[in-house]
Amino acid sequence: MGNVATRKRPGCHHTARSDENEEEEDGPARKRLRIAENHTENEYQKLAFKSRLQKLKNCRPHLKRRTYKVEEADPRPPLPRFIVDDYDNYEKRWFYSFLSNKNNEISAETANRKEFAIPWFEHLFLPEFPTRSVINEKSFILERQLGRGSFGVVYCANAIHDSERKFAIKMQEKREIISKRAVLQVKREASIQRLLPAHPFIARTYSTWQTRTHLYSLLQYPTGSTGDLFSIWRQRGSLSEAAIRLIGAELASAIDFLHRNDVIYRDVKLENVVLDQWGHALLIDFGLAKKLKQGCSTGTICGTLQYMSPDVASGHTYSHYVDWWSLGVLLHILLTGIYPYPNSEATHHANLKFIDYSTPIGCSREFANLMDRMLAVSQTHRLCSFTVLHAHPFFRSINFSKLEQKDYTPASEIGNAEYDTYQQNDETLDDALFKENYDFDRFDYFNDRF
Ligand SMILES: Nc1ncnc2c1ncn2[C@@H]1O[C@H](COP(=O)(O)OP(=O)(O)OP(=O)(O)O)[C@@H](O)[C@H]1O
Repeated sequence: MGNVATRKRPGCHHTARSDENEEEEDGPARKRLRIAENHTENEYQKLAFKSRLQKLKNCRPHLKRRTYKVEEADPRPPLPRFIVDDYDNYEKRWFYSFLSNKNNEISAETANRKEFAIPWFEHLFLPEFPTRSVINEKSFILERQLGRGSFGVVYCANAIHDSERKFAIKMQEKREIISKRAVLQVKREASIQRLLPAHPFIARTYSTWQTRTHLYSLLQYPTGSTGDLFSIWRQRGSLSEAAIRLIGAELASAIDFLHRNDVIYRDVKLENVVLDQWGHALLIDFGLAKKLKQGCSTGTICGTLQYMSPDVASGHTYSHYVDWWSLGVLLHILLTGIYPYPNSEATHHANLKFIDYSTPIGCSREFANLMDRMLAVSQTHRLCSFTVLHAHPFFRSINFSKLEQKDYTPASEIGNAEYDTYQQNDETLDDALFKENYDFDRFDYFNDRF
């Protein structure tokens, strides 16, 4: 700093002042000469500066081009193009580049291909949500709201040409999905549900489509639905063991079916089970489901905190067996009205505690043993497969082939509870304490870890 401050530059104020001081000694003639000299020196400097600038421009032309690009840049993402061949690969890369603003790479690469333009907010959800669908929102009359999800609303609807047939229509807002970066999650949910073969206890997805602003899924509606299991449990309190046995067996059959089809569900909970008028269960909401081959494992921490198994919460890899843990929690709640572990206040997976479990009292020995096995923290003692569950004394009276033919009617057993909820009053369920779906790492969709 000191050096810079004391350096004299020709023509600068500092120099002029020193000239004034010298004036008295040297006289006016000398002063004029000095001014003329200074003038020439300034002119010379100006010329030198101009020529250096010109040189600089000549040898660094990219400087000029860069400025031009900034001025000309379009703030909107370029129009994506639908590529006829190599669709999946292109789509994934386009979506990734859209988020990381690397659009130019894709445009350049695809410049020579056969293509036609589709607005990006429609392209983003292809092919799972087609833009031109024979079945669309105009084919239905919305009757009433069934529930609300993270990105929209689920309605009960009648088909226009067949008012007897009822469906559930899930209407999700694209804007919400994009802002929460859940595009791949929604697409994955739709593709898993559409590809799954029919099962009596899994809600079918008949069709999906999109408009400019919304995504639609046409879902199976349970005949004469009495609502989801959580609302039923809240209205009626604990269920009888006989009802729990039937509902538990139906859900176990659905979960086993998913696993056999290489799908891990990861969100078994009361809110994701709806009942029809006969009390048959229907598993809905595949938002956290993932294609996972049997014997393979995954590592994303996701699910609903109170139903999360220690394997998921620990952050280690896990496999399909985590769904059996969540089913155990659900059955425990249905009978006792409390969580098996003291986690009702947990807000983060790291705070989940898997201590202080006590076997339910006031229930049959079979049910108590089933809970001990399904909710054992140690994996070696835990019931982790359908084969073991199927053979468990609690389910011994159930014929699973008959069950899948819907030969039993759980509705007749619902509401006949003999269990006294007040036997264990700590950790009693409070719906305000029910936590939203917990998805620790949505961004991992890109790495396909989810
Ligand atoms: N097929 C269906 N039949 C009857 N009711 C349904 C159906 N699907 C959803 N619902 C109702 O709508 C609610 C929300 O649906 P769902 O959980 O599928 O939405 P979502 O957007 O996936 O929500 P989430 O935030 O849980 O992921 C459910 O709790 C249920 O009450």
